Amino acid sequence: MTARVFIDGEAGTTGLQIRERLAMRRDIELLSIPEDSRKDPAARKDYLNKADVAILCLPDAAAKESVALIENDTTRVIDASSAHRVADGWAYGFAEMDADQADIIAAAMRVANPGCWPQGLIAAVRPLIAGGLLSAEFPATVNGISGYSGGGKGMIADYDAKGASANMFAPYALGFNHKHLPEMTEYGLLDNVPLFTPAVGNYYKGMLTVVPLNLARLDKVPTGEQIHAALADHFAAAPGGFVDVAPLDGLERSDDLDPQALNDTNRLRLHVFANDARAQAAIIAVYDNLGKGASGAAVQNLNLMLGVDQTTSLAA
Ligand SMILES: NC(=O)C1=CN([C@@H]2O[C@H](COP(=O)(O)OP(=O)(O)OC[C@H]3O[C@@H](n4cnc5c(N)ncnc54)[C@H](OP(=O)(O)O)[C@@H]3O)[C@@H](O)[C@H]2O)C=CC1
Ligand SMILES: CC(=O)N[C@@H](CCC(=O)OP(=O)(O)O)C(=O)O
Repeated sequence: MTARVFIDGEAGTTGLQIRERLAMRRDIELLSIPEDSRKDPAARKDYLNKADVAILCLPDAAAKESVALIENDTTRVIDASSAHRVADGWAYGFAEMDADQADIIAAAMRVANPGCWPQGLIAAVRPLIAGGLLSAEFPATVNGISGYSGGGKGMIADYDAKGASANMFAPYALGFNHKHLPEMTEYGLLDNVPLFTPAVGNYYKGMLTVVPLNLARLDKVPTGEQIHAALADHFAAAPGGFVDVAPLDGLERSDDLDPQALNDTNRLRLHVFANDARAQAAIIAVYDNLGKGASGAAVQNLNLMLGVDQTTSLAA
């Protein structure tokens, strides 16, 4: 049986990528709204209500509107926006977050796709806090770099217009109020909002999220090996997942720490670096903001909801 899938916002950056990923699927019938009515609520309502799964690739306000337009109890929703990520009744769509998260997503009517930055932070600290290596009071910080496609059509147009004259590395969210902070705090298992200083680079896609760990004030300081083992064990327990942990290699630097290294995949790779004598470490996540950071994760969640084998249906 084919599943009818409607991408609300299919002309946008995330929507287009999901459409490309689903175009060749024989188990999916893509319901495509005519270009001239793609922002017409009445037409969207019709498509939303006849879909088995609606994938929302819209700004937050429009995503909330789409959910309100659904009048049946059969259309399941994957929302790529940040509108429902900490909302009641929504499953958080980071399948590798816990051993049972994929099952929770598979059974859900409403799934909130995670933000790109939060996935790196959550992957780094949640297993350490859940495993008792860090406490929930740990003052987490997170920084990193993303390609400009993370900012959607508007930012892409802006960077395209500026070309080589655009800033190579542009820190932002310096009011410390980024929209990802609530999901980082909640799913990172943190008592306090992390200090988050992202940056956007003058390249299209791919990201690197850095979580520095200043451990010296802890009563019991975990070693690099313990941190690495906790992460490796955690993600080995999420079967069929797309997160892996690179070997702990003690290098000063690594060519693998390239924000574009996993572009066009749905993978997220964690690297652990540590100096035990200094009680300092860093966990660095590499992934594609348009892959695991958005469209890849949405297709992964769709597959879970449809009971489709990930290995045959998603580029790893
Ligand atoms: N880019 C990324 O890396 C990621 C993005 N996201 C999230 O996914 C969502 C989409 O982002 P992204 O694809 O980047 O954004 P884009 O700006 O590239 O695309 C958004 C699309 O939604 C359309 N749209 C806006 N308002 C309405 C409306 N009322 N009804 C129907 N369509 C509408 C826009 O139309 P028009 O073409 O006319 O502008 C556009 O095509 C956002 O919530 C974003 O936060 C999530 C993870 C990563
Ligand atoms: C470079 C850049 O601007 N990135 C976006 C995040 C993109 C993303 O993953 O997140 P959402 O789903 O929450 O939009 C930002 O920081 O707002």
